Amino acid sequence: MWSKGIYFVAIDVNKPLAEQGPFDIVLHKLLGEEWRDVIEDFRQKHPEVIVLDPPDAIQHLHNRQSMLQDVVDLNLSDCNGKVGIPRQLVITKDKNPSTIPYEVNKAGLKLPLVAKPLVVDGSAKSHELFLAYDEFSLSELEPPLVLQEFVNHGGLLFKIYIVGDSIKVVRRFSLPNISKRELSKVSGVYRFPRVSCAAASADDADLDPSIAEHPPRPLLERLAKELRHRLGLRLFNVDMIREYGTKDVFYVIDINYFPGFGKMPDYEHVFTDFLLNLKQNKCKKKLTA
Ligand SMILES: Nc1ncnc2c1ncn2[C@@H]1O[C@H](COP(=O)(O)OP(=O)(O)OP(=O)(O)O)[C@@H](O)[C@H]1O
Ligand SMILES: [Mg+2]
Repeated sequence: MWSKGIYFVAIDVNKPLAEQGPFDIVLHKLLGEEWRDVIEDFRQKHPEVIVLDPPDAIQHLHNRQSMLQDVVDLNLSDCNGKVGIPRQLVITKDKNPSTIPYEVNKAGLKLPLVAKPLVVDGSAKSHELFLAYDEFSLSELEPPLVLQEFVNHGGLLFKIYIVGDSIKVVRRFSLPNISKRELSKVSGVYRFPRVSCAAASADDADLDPSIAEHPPRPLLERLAKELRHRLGLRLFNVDMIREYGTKDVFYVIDINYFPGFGKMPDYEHVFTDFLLNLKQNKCKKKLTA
């Protein structure tokens, strides 16, 4: 789509990049390995074009271990809350699944656990998640995996959308709490549906305020600023949960590159402002050069 003043285009991955354009800004979601080289090559040949987010930085989010590392390294003191990640263990591809119960015990992980494929490549399989009520059943699963402690969060998730400097929070329904009683009675691993694809938004629901209250703004601002900087990305979202029974203990469980922004309120304006700003800053730089 071309319009006067904004030269923005989403590239068509089925066509060679050289046949598309001219571009001022390139937005890409990096589908498949070869696109990484295509974009890098294009960037070097056309330094005047803004590539919104660098392929290497996007790639960093395709692995559930590396995606959360930057959150572990954060120190968000004095921001009205704490943000961490659930305790987790990576089971590499070379591990025999029968050793998983031993590994889980050795690491001291508490049940129940969420088992997630290590690599997120956009395929349905990479979003096949399991809930494990006992460690022995985990040997039914196929590594490479990330095993994450399940954190009770009152069935509500905060999706924090970041578009440049803008931050928007949307509440979504999530998995319900798992009680000690349920844990003692149930065993096995269970596949659970992709909660993020469920249509219902929790924003209009009549929810317990202690669960539904948004994370404090200063915390979100610091988190977004730090992650933008550390990840080197401008367009992503962070899935965050509040530990049930606390006011200000939060966990980041997932970071997605260029998520479905259609679910973000006011996305048309946010995106237009973001792109116009980029374009204006570029023009200013040209004038002062
Ligand atoms: N450690 C956890 N504790 C509690 N619930 C969790 C945990 N990890 C994941 N979940 C639940 O599982 C859902 C999916 O998890 P996650 O976002 O990591 O997977 P995904 O395949 O990347 O999903 P998406 O398509 O939403 O990006 C979360 O929205 C949340 O409801
Ligand atoms: Mg994800």
